[in-house]
Amino acid sequence: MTTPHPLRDVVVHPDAATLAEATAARLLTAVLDAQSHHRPVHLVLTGGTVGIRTLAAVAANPVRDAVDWTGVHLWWGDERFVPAGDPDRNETQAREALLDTLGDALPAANVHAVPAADVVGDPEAAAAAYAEELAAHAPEGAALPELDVLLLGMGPDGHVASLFPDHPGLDVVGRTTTGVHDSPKPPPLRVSLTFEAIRSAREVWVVAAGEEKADAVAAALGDGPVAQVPAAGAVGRERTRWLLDVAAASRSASDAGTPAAG
Ligand SMILES: O=C(O)[C@H](O)[C@@H](O)[C@H](O)[C@H](O)COP(=O)(O)O
Repeated sequence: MTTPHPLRDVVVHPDAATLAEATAARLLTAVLDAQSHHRPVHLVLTGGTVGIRTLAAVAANPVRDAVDWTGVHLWWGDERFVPAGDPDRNETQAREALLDTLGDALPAANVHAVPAADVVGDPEAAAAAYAEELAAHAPEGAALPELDVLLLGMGPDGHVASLFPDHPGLDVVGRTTTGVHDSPKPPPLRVSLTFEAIRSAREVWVVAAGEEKADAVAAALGDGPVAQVPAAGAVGRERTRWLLDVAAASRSASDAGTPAAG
C-alpha cells in the first residue's frame, strides 16, 4: 500500500499533559471552523490514554460552550467488545470524560456508539450494525458520512484504532468496519473502522505520547510498511496531523513534517 500524505503536519509538545490540552484546543477550533461551513460536523473519537485525556481537556475548556453540539455527531474509530457500561469500553470512558459533562447540549441521537457485547452476539454483528449506522448518515449512495476529523491513538506496536500489525483487519477491503479477534492489546475482541473508512476522513489526527511510542512514530513518519506499522496508513484526504510529545517524537527526523513533494 502506498502512503501519500498530501499535507502532513507534525507538531511536538513538551509533555503529554500539554499535548492533550493543545489537541483539545485544536479540536474545538476545527469544529467551530467546520460549523461555519457545513452541518452536521462528524467527529470520530479514539480510545486510549491520550485520546481520553484530550476529551477531558475539551470538557474543561470554556470554548466548548461556543460549539453548537446539536450539529456535531460523534463516532468511534474502534471499540472494545465488552458489555455496555463496562469501564473498558471507549464509549464509557468518553462519556465520563466529556459527553456526560455536555448534558442536554449534545442530543443523545448524535452519539453513535458501537453496539456492545450484551446487545449483539459477536464483533462481526457489532461491526455490521455500526456500518449500517454509518451508512444511514452518509450522503446518498455513500457508505460513510463526511468525517471531518478522525482522531487516533497509536500503540507502541504502531497499531491505530484496532488495526494491528500483521493482523487480518489490515486487509479488509470493500467494508467500512470489521470485527477483530485475538487483539494483542486486551480485550481480545474488538470492532474497528477499516483503513478505507479511516482514509475517507478529511483530516486524520494521530495523537501519541511517551518514549515507548518513539520507534513506531519514526517508522510511521518514515512511511514504513503498513503491515508492520499500521499508523503509516492512517492518512486523511486533506490533511494528516501527527500530534506528539517530545518523548514520542524523540527518534524521528526533524524534517518529518515536511509535506511530500509533488
Ligand atoms: O481502544 C483502544 O485501545 C484504542 O483505540 C487504541 O487504538 C489506542 O488508541 C492505542 O492503543 C493508544 O492507546 P494509549 O494512548 O493508551 O497508548
